[in-house]
Amino acid sequence: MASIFVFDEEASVSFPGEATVVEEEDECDELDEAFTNLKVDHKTLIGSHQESGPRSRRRSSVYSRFSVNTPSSVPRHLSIPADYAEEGPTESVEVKAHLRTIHDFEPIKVLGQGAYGKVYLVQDRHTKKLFAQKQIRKPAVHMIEERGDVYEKSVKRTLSEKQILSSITHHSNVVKLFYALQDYDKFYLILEYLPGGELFRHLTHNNSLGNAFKEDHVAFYAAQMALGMKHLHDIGVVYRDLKPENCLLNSEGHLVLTDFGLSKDIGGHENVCASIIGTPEYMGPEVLKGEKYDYQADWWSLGCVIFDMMAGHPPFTGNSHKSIQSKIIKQKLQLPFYFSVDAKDILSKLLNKNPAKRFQVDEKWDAFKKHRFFRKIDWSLLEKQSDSLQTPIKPVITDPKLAENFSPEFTSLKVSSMLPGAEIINIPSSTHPQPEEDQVKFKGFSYAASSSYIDRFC
Ligand SMILES: Nc1ncnc2c1ncn2[C@@H]1O[C@H](COP(=O)(O)OP(=O)(O)OP(=O)(O)O)[C@@H](O)[C@H]1O
Repeated sequence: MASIFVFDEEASVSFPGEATVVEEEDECDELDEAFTNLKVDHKTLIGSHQESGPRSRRRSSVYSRFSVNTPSSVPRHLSIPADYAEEGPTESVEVKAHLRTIHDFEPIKVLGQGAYGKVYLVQDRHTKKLFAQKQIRKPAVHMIEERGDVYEKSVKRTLSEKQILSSITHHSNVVKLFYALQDYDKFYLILEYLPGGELFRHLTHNNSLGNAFKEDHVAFYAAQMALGMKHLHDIGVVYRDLKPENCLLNSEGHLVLTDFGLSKDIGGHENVCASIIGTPEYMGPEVLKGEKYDYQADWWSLGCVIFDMMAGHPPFTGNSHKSIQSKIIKQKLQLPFYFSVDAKDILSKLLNKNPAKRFQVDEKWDAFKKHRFFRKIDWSLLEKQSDSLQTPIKPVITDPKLAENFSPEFTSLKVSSMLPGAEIINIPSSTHPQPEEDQVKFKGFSYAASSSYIDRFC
């Protein structure tokens, strides 16, 4: 029997019978406690998967546990002690010159709402640079007691996202993390601002093909997704949440992967993930079955997103997670007659239910790039994001501060009204001691990229 409970505007559902919580037997990581509740947008439970009509944004789902590992290397960023104090002073002059607290970022607009908090457009008061600031409320002690599962998840997801992002070497198709800050009751990830908005929004708006893109355009975005994911895989990270909602466009219209809350650093190990985690429509059969899996699950998701961009809906849809899950595991893939031969070929290879027989994109990267589906892609120009490259959508940006490519549902919100008690939450934790438990739990969170990195990429 599925159990249902409500949290904010979202429903949380667990399907113990259908998607058993799986213990992760990770050789590299220390394990955390299991999380068993599947958290989904309530709209996805009631008919957002129909093939026509408006689509609603799909939330990521978590059946199982997170691991919060320290990545083996931190190549491009300087790790900053929590609130610049907890792990001892940093001597670097460069670091001190650009240390920031949350006071240094002026909120401009609300850009969106994630499962665990809002995302704001903010401006550095000193440099006037724009950033996206993802806020996640910390659990108060009484909340941990009352709603421990939900709040623990948000914390672990945030810590994981910060650790993964801070370990990723620069890649144009992966969002950049510039700062990770915390105060008395929130975490803040200060990210590269992507003013082109969600690919999902462009897929569902102003599109003469309904909810679909032209095949050439699909190949362009698929190639950029693949470049981003190949980079992640090369450094040992499984992304685990590829979907149009997590693909944002920069000012030039190049695609950037965001939202690393479900990603996992598995190093060079194979088949070590076991958490049933992701967004149902894009999750591989091996993930849903509770089998051990690895990078191959991401290439299944790419197949789903390619299908989605071409058809206007993912390959396996249904009115409940149970029905989607069952179709992904059992139903034969049906490719619409109007897909080209090349699209059908690459999709049948990516959407092979057997991960061992699926297109081994990481191993056969050259063959993947040479597939006829990508025949119009100049991969070297794409990798360089050369100015001579025309992007399918050039986002309209009259003023980046207007956030025109984001939903008015969020951008029309008054920022001041979104920050109740700002004067309290902005007190740095060093001057406003947190409960002892929190201090231990969140030690080492605060972080800043090097100023040269920020200057170069922001
Ligand atoms: N770097 C960014 N630049 C611009 N907008 C962003 C950025 N990151 C996030 N957003 C906006 O905020 C929204 C929510 O962010 P995000 O998906 O990271 O939250 P989440 O809690 O992880 O979401 P989910 O519930 O899908 O897991 C995005 O859909 C997007 O509209």
